[in-house]
Parts: sequence; C-alpha cells; structure tokens
Amino acid sequence: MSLDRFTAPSGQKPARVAALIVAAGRGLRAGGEIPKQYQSIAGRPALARTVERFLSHPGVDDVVVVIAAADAALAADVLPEDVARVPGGDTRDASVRAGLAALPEGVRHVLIHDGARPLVAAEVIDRVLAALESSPGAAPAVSVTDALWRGAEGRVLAPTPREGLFRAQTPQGFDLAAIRAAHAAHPGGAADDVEVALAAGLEVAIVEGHEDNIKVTLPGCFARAEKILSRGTQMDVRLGNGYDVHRFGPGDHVVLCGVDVPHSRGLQGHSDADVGMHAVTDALYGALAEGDIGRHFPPSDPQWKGAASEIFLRHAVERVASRGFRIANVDCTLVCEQPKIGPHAEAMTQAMAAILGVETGRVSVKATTSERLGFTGREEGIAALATATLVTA
Ligand SMILES: Nc1ccn([C@@H]2O[C@H](COP(=O)(O)OP(=O)(O)OP(=O)(O)O)[C@@H](O)[C@H]2O)c(=O)n1
Ligand SMILES: C[C@](O)(CO)[C@H](O)COP(=O)(O)O
Repeated sequence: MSLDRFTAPSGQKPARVAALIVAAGRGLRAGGEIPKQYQSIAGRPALARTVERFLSHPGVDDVVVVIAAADAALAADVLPEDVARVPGGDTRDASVRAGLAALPEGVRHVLIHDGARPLVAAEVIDRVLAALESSPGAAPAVSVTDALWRGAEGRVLAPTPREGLFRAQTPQGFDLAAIRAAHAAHPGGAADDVEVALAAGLEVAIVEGHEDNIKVTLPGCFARAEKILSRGTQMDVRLGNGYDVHRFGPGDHVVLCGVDVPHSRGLQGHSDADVGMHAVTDALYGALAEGDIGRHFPPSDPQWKGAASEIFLRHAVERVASRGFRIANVDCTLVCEQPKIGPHAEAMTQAMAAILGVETGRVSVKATTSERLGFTGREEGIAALATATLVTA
C-alpha cells in the first residue's frame, strides 16, 4: 500500500476523523455497582471525561460511543444527547467491529479509544493524527523503563530483556478502510486494534504516549486518576469577556440581569435586550472560544425575536458543562446613569446565580456611571461588560 495515499497534500482539507470510543465492557476487575466507565472520577463519570476529550479536540469531526445495551440508561445520564451510540459485543474486538460498521460516510481516519482512559491528553491525540498522515496506523505507547522478570508462585524465574518493549495505549488510529478490512479478516481475541492491524500486514507507527493516559482497570485506578487530575496537569482555567450595548427606546421598564427594573424608557433589541445577561453569556462563549450569542442564535432568525435572554444564558451554561468545565465566577458591570442599579443588584445576583447553577457568592453584579460622558452619559443606552472564569469540572 502506498504511503502517499495517507499524506494530505498541503492546502487540502484534512481527512475526516472519527473517534470511536469503546465502552461496552463490564469492568469486572475494577468492581463497583456499575461498570467502571460510569463511575465518578473527581465528581464526573469517567466516560463523560473520555468523550469530552475528543469532543473538544479540533481535529476530531465525529464521536461515536459503543455501549452495552444493558447500560443505555447509564449512558443517557452521562453522554451529551447528540453523541451517537452503538450497541457493543461480548468482547472488545466485537465492540470495535460494531462501532466501525456504524461510522458515518466520508470518515477517512478513525481513532479507536478505550472509554476507560479518561485522561488522554490533546497532545497524544495530536501525535496520533499527525502520524496518520504518513502511516496507515499509529498508536501511542510508553517505553518500559523498569527491569522485567518472568516469575511464578511469588518467585523470580528469570530476567526478561526490556529493550524494544512498549506499554500500549489508546487512541489507536487507522485508515478506516484498512482497519475495517483487518477486523473482518481477524479471528477475534485480540488485545487491541494494533494486534488486528499487524495481523493484516498494516504498518503501525509508535508515537509518544503519556504516563497519565491510564486505563482504569483495578479498584485503585480511580484514586490514581483523581490524583493525576488534582496535580493540575489536566487542569484548564479559561477566562472570557463579554461586552454589549442596547439603545433606549419607548417603554416603562428595562430587563437587566434577569430583573425587571422600572424606568421611563425601555431597551431596544431583537430579544428582550437584557444587556447584562448578554454580556455574561458572551463571556461564557468567549471562555470556550465558541463565538458569541449571534453565532448560536442569529438575529436574522425570527424565532429569537423578543426571546427571553435566559434562553441564551442557559444554552451557554449547558455548553460549559458539556465541554467539561464549571463556572468559578462571573463579574458583570452595568454602565448607565439611570436607572439606579444598587437597589436591584441583589435580586440580579440571585437571578443570574440560579441560571448559572452556582452559589450567589460566585456572581457579582455592579454598576457605574460614565460621569455623563459618551453615549451612556447622554442616557442614549446602557452598556455592560462581563468576565467569566471557567475551571475544569
Ligand atoms: N465487550 C467489551 C469489552 C471491553 N470494551 C471496552 O474496551 C475498553 C478496554 O477494556 P477493559 O479495560 O478490559 O474493560 P472491561 O472489559 O470493561 O474490564 P474487565 O476486563 O475488568 O471486565 C474499555 O473501555 C471497555 O469498556 C468494550 O467496549 N466491549
Ligand atoms: C487496548 C488496550 O487498552 C491497550 O493497552 C488494552 O489492551 C485493552 O485492555 P485489556 O486490559 O488488555 O483488556
């Protein structure tokens, strides 16, 4: 097979990539009342963490998760609604085959990953994808650094050379057509997809894995994964800012940070013109690098005319959670001469905190005048600025 086939000529759109996450195992070695992939690691199900790593990777176009039919209800609680799920088989390779068969048209490269490896880093995924440009298969591994022995009944029998030995990890990446053919020809019982690929004569490049990319296998692995997360190596802190302006028009009240405030005029806008809530919503989208309200709710779409801004904020809050973050704090400043914000700031804080799903101590709503300068000073409209901090959930 020519290696050129796997090289994206510069300037061409990169190959469409699917992540196939196998999560149909029973997790017998790990124990617990539910399979290990549904158990929590630092407050979040392992599988939710795994899936998020691929959903948030810019090189991955599709994510398909293979689950046991018996786990459908557990999966519904853990997986984002729009993530495709496929019923698995009794063995890992049967589950992989079921997933490969279900991948959408047009996928060229597939990354096959254990649902039980929730800490895979973006750099590891990057390295596999880069190697796939010049090889039909690529997989991460870490070299064996300890001495190896063969042993039995608690005794060392013989030292074993470790040169050239690697500990295999996932995601294992392949040209989709090639790995489908390899699985179809394999008798079954392979430990992983590299074994299947090699049996079919495919070349598989080794890329650098990561010690943190552990597979949750035994009961102690949950604590190990939590320790890795708490080290902060996987901690991501995001800051976002938002800014919005709405002009005054006819009316008898304004809606600010979810509270109706009596005023001699109203604010004009396509929605309810809640300038404070819009700034906070944009700060959340900004922290996720997901654009702004206009991208998610185009003003050209009549269905958002007069819409309560709460709809926008709730959407941004959902995006935060599904990207694996939580809101650490939000700070919003309203800039206007009138109406006076002070008497309403507490109600605004409470209304915002309820939608954001955080305690009121994490939300600040404050106001300033612009000393009668500029458009806010001339009372032509109200401006709002907001900052949001997100941290890994
Ligand atoms: N029939 C199977 C068996 C395994 N897997 C998945 O393959 C990955 C690696 O397998 P392993 O760690 O061995 O998981 P289990 O089979 O669940 O573990 P155990 O052997 O302890 O029961 C896991 O994400 C697991 O859910 C799968 O999708 N279908
Ligand atoms: C695929 C794999 O994760 C590679 O390390 C591993 O082979 C699957 O898990 P198991 O514990 O060997 O069943």
